Amino acid sequence: MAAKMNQSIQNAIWLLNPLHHHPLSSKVKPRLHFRRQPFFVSSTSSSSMSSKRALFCTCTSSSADNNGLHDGGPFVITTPLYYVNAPPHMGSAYTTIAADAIARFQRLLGKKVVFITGTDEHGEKIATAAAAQGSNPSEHCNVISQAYKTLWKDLEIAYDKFIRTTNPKHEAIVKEFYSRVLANGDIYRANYEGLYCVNCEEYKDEKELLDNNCCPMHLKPCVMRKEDNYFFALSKYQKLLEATLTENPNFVQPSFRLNEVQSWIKSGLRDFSISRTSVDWGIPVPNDNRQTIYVWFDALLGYVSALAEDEEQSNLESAISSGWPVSLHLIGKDILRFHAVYWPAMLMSAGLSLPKMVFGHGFLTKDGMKMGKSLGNTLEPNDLVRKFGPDAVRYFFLREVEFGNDGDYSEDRFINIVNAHLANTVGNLLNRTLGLLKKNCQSTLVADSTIAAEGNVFRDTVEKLVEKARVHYEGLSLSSACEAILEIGNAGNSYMDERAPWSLFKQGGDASEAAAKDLVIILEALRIIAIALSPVTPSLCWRIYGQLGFSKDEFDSATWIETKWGGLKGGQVMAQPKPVFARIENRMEDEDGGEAAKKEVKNKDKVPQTQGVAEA
Ligand SMILES: Nc1ncnc2c1ncn2[C@@H]1O[C@H](COP(=O)(O)OP(=O)(O)OP(=O)(O)O)[C@@H](O)[C@H]1O
Repeated sequence: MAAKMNQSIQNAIWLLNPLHHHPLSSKVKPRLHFRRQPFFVSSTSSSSMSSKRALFCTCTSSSADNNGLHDGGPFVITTPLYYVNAPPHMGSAYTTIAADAIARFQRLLGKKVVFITGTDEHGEKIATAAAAQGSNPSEHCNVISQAYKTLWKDLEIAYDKFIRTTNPKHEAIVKEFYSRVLANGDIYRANYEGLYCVNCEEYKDEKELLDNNCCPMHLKPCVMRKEDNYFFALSKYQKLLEATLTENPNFVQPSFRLNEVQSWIKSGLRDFSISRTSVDWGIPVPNDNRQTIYVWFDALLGYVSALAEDEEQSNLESAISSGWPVSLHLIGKDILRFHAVYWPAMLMSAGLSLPKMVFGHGFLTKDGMKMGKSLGNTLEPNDLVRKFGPDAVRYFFLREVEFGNDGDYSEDRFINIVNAHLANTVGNLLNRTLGLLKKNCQSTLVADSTIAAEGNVFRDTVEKLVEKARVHYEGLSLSSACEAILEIGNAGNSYMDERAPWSLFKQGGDASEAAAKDLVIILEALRIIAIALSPVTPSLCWRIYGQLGFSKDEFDSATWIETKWGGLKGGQVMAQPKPVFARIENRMEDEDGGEAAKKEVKNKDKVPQTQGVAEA
């Protein structure tokens, strides 16, 4: 306890003056596997920096907030800034879809949200990729960056900021940040020789490589490189990082990834080189134009420069005051080390607050290998969107892959899931109910949905499930959130089947009145689904909401409060029933004498009739 208190005091001293070396870090000797060279610092002095203090953000959690993400400020969420060595693939889309769903959910909660995405455009791989296309790096970046923007539009990604690391405001901020770290005594110059993976843009430890010094991620041999570079004194931050993670275990999520990060740190942090002599396509090192800043040291700062409002005169301080720190860095597990180790240490060195959480999700895989641009084993998101539409693509990956774990894609599974859940459970229920309402009630609700009073079993079920979905969204369990919402649809279908309103209508009198009320109750459940599922399938949910007689403005301005039971009013006129989600047909044709089944997928604009509709 006393030791902890002592450490807190030491932390506090350091926090008040981040330029003062942290007492813990000073006890840790950097590993000297480099030959240091005399090095002359730039003109930024410690005293001029001391006014630029920053509060070290501890990632505490409260009882109302079990994952530490919510503290009353804006909710700032980022995707990785994707590397423009090649166009986006389904892996890149996966992170962005998840981030979009989380951002939309936070907006539903009434939060001010800043959703940041963008492209990482410097480095050796980009220059090589451009040359391979017969292009220059700048043109190449424009083309690929635009491909990302186009895909995000097609996938209905509602980002707030798109940062390109070739943007001049970014360059200014990177240089300023570099100078801060330099002034803090955390940059030195040394020779380094080691095995380098160009695809990871990272020096590797021999022990983490496969035979023939192959990178385990990219399956390509690393090359021996010797460079005279500037280094960041990561090792100085070892103890401080350890303490940060111990005190703020929510910082790295899911929790099993925290162990991974803690064991990297425990195994000993090495200083890493933050400049390259061999790469022209990058931001020049301040005061040394012969070197460019290492692409990761540059790219991570994109999360800060994205916040800078002023394109012309941006500086670190103004960017920071526009929303830093980030609430959630959403990334794939491949870049966890950069975000959960390098980045916090860099921020500590510059005296800036840490992000509140880094969530490293799993991989979409193909034959067990990470789908990636460098391996070229990617799934084309444009094809999927063209064939199946954005709602189906968004829903499938968020529902099917448990967020945090790896997941494999199969077209059959894709078709089965979206047909069963979106076309049948939700779409068909709406269509059946509206069909009955049209035939028997002139498409008009006979009562408010509060006719199902508190304590009504069906209403209770819906209320419990929607609350469950909220808790899952908050905890970033996106698949479980979808599952809970779909359960509402299942409950609605069971209610419909048990009550069989089509036959009650035939009886007339009280039975007919009861059937009309049943329809109101089922439609209320569908209204709640339309709000609750909107972070995942925004267009589909709007189509549902629209058919329930609401305007687009009402849909766009709806908040999570609208998931409370009681939103439908007697006399409200529903739209004509029209299928809201086209069923995908997967026709197995045996065209060659039974030797191989040929699959043809057609997206037909029809929903099969079920008993309820047929009876209606
Ligand atoms: N297979 C995948 N599954 C899930 N997310 C992925 C996948 N591939 C890329 N991503 C997302 O993109 C990020 C990496 O972006 P990057 O632009 O480096 O793409 P990449 O395809 O992994 O590149 P490369 O194959 O060259 O390493 C990951 O951290 C993750 O957010």
